[in-house]
Amino acid sequence: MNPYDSPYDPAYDDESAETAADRLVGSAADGEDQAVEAALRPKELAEFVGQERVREQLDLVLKAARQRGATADHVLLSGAPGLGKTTLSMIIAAEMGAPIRITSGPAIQHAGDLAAILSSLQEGEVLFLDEIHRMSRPAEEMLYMAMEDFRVDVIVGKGPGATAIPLELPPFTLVGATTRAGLLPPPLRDRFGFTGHMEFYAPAELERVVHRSAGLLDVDVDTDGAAEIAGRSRGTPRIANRLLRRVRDYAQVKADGVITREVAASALDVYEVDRRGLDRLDRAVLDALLRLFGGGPVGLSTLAVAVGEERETVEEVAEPFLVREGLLARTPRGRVATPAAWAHLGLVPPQNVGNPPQQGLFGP
Ligand SMILES: Nc1ncnc2c1ncn2[C@@H]1O[C@H](COP(=O)(O)OP(=O)(O)OP(=O)(O)O)[C@@H](O)[C@H]1O
Repeated sequence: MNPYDSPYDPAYDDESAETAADRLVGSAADGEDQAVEAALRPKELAEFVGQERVREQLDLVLKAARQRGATADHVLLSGAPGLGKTTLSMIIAAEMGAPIRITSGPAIQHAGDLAAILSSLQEGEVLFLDEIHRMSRPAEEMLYMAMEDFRVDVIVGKGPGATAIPLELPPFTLVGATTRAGLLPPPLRDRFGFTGHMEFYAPAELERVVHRSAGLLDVDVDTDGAAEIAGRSRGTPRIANRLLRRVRDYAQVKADGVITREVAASALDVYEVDRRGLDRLDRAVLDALLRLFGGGPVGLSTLAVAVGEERETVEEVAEPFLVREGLLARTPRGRVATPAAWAHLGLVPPQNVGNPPQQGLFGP
């Protein structure tokens, strides 16, 4: 076995570590997104598209808290970047008529950073903690007590003379967001009263997102045009909104401003986002795997050299989506293309020449 080959690990299915920052189909937010996202965010649960189950459950949690006149239970939202966790946390605050404070795990390196935030919260305030799995251990431990007892111990001094001063906190609602719920230590996970797992969106749901955003941006898009954008958006509203903006540019410059299926398809061809949402890098990886290595198995490092990219870029940026789409499999022997990959690139798989197909991957 090639020592560089790693067996498939579902924890890799996380695009939060994207390194190719300027990718049109990257699901992490870039600077331009952040500016436009504020305008496109749904403001109430009823406006939030899809995620029926999470929405229904959350609706109950919030209504019940409102009826009791209490602060809502702590909420954990898990799911890939760009699926609406930040949006949902803002909706929770709005539905509770409470202010919201937004921070993230990596921003809280010391317990003192967290103590400063917690001690300045107002009663009922929502604290949104993005990437909660990346908080430092001491801060995490402080959070346990704050979540359960609305109290923190602030340590004053150092060494043997250090003393813990208890500090009462007003009741607040913590909304934690993570791309990897499995990475949270159980004591932290258990302190959330409600956990919602956000799924990738179905094409029909993304069409609704595109229509809604087009309305807000005053862009003319017809049904087929929205479907074309939705189909290339990798199940992610953030990507759908980003593609919509690029297609709008194209429609304005090259067409009469109206986004039809033809206009959307031509625009996204220019931006090298294909009909399944793969971009240049994704296709380069598949192309090398199929044409140079007969569909694999091939080691990650070899594949990375073949496409002229870093190992990490192939593994963290291209592969998660290819795996999710069923185009590529990570096996202990290396990367293997599936029949769908051959079909997607319009190529014919070799007939058992060289590398025998992996059992279970190539059906009878
Ligand atoms: N269900 C939805 N309906 C309509 N628009 C949505 C929905 N979910 C997300 N969006 C839009 O997608 C964009 C990204 O959403 P958001 O920032 O909430 O994602 P996120 O999961 O918090 O991502 P990250 O983890 O990267 O911060 C926003 O502009 C938001 O308006």
